[in-house]
Amino acid sequence: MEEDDVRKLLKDAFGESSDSDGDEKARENELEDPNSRSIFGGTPNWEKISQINGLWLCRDFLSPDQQSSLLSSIHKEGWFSEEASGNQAMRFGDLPQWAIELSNSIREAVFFSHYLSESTNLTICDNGKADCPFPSELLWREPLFDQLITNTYQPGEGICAHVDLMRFQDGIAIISLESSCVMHFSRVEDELSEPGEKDRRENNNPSAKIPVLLTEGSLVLMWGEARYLWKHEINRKPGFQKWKGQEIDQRKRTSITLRKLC
Ligand SMILES: O=C(O)CCC(=O)C(=O)O
Ligand SMILES: [Fe+2]
Repeated sequence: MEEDDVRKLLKDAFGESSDSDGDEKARENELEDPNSRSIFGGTPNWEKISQINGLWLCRDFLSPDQQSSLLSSIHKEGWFSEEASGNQAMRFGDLPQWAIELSNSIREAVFFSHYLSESTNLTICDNGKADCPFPSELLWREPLFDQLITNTYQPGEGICAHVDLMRFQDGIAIISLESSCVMHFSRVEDELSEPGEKDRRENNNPSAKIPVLLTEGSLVLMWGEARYLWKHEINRKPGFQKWKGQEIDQRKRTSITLRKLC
């Protein structure tokens, strides 16, 4: 791909501002040095959760400042004010501007750190899809997401094991704010499996639940097997929120889940 094509792609994907004259030099440097990203801050680090295909974590997705500004955007919506009861807010279709920006940042974080770091071959993910935080057919769909859920959880509150509803397409993003937590993943039961197979499987693998630490400001991407063949849950009852043997200090947690309707 020629540099001009990359430039056009960036402009289409992330808007005009990143390509203005003043930023021209920075953009050139950025294209020369894929490890620097000027639009979004430093280069995010992606971690592939090796046991679960299609599960990726970006722990440094949002800086503390970006987390605060996102929280204040959520507060301004008034979803969780004194009068508004409940701990969950949903939006379908047109998302608020801050959620559109968040979607753009997700696209950018995947694109810059993965596709551009392989800048000599931008199609690499199509060859090795499993090594990509978000495969290109999901990354470039429009809009990337059209449904938003914001959840707030008090210490002790979590979410039961589930697979997200089939009314949502593949490719789900979860952003964590205010408190770290451990999300556990467990395989969906294979309804067609032979009687006793589950026992055998679990005996072979007693730690069938895979823990993933979601730190404040982190982004999780779930697609393919991670989205369809694994359940996810957050159990914040005493004793379940341990990481490397240490109990996690639990505070109120806010999460943003972004999905696309079928
Ligand atoms: O709050 C979270 O981190 C997860 C939320 C979730 O799994 C969902 O809304 O389906
Ligand atoms: Fe979920």
